[in-house]
Amino acid sequence: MTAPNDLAGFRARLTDLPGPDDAAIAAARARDAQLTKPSGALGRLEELALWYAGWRGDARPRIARPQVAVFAGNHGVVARGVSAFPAAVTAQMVGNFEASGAAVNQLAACFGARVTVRALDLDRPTADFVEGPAMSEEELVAALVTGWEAVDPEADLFVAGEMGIGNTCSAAAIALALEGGEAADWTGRGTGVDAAGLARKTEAVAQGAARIAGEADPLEVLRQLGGREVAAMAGAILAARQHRIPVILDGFICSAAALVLHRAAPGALDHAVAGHLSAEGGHRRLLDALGKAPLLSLGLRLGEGSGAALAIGVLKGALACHSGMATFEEAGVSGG
Ligand SMILES: O=C(O)c1ccc[n+]([C@@H]2O[C@H](COP(=O)([O-])O)[C@@H](O)[C@H]2O)c1
Ligand SMILES: Cc1cc2nc[nH]c2cc1C
Repeated sequence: MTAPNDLAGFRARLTDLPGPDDAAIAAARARDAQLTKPSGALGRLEELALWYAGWRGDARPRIARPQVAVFAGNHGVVARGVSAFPAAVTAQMVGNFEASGAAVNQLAACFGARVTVRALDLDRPTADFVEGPAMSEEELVAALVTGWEAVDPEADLFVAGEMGIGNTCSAAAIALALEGGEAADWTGRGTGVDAAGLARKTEAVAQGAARIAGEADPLEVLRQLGGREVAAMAGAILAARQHRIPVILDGFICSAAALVLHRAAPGALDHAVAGHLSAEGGHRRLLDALGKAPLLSLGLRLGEGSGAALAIGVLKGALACHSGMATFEEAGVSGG
């Protein structure tokens, strides 16, 4: 399935979303009822197994080929002093991902996931979104396409991760523009800005959202306020849907990318679960807006796909039980 080559093409994909396989869900539910445990005793693991079975069209699935895709972008708004780190760190960390030295590489390796890395025009930061649109339409489409094409159609689980100094500022502005409230509701400390940095960041978020007040089109909000890596994650999550590949969402920035899809098309994230609750202020509110409860809550605020990569283990655990357990009959255990 090739990537759309213009914005109209992406909009069309958002109105034509494949659904899960209801027969596989019904068969998985019937299997779950026969497994050697009291009904419901595996809690959310049971729901996860049925959800995964539906998207894969297989009542007894396993995860064999998980992918963690890391997208990197740079942000013009960084010149306002909104991050604790310089923009150069984005490219340096891309080198670290490629050399398998980052946290996400270790976590992905724990669960047999392949890490892919896409750097998006790092030497050409987006324009400062306080002043004007962060991206042209061509730049937005290019980033969406990069994300779409990064998804391995043979993967059976997809994690969207990111790296981009300044991108919590962009993500907060997107959340404010799409959900409303106050800039301070969405603006957190990111990599660890001090109080003065947080004040500058909150002001940039407020001004960026105010500049496009009344804009109701989520893809236009993404173009105005987004980073390239944010757009790439949105394109990738949408591509995964077309391939019926289940997605685990990562932290605050990934969730802002997902919010764009959620606001553009109700149900666009039915193939996604929230991997974790980030320590970034605003993430809980963002997950509430998505209607998603996180699998993990460990105080992570790293990005890179790290929290979602860790959550692959939870999903693998759910499927190991669902697909591997004996039934009451097979085990000769008396049913309830
Ligand atoms: O995923 C999150 O929730 C998260 C929260 C805080 C920071 N980050 C990471 O930190 C960088 C953005 O922080 P900042 O302060 O530069 O906006 C970016 O590379 C993200 O991957 C990520
Ligand atoms: C070192 C470093 C690693 C990161 N990984 C994701 N965001 C990051 C930001 C910094 C600063």
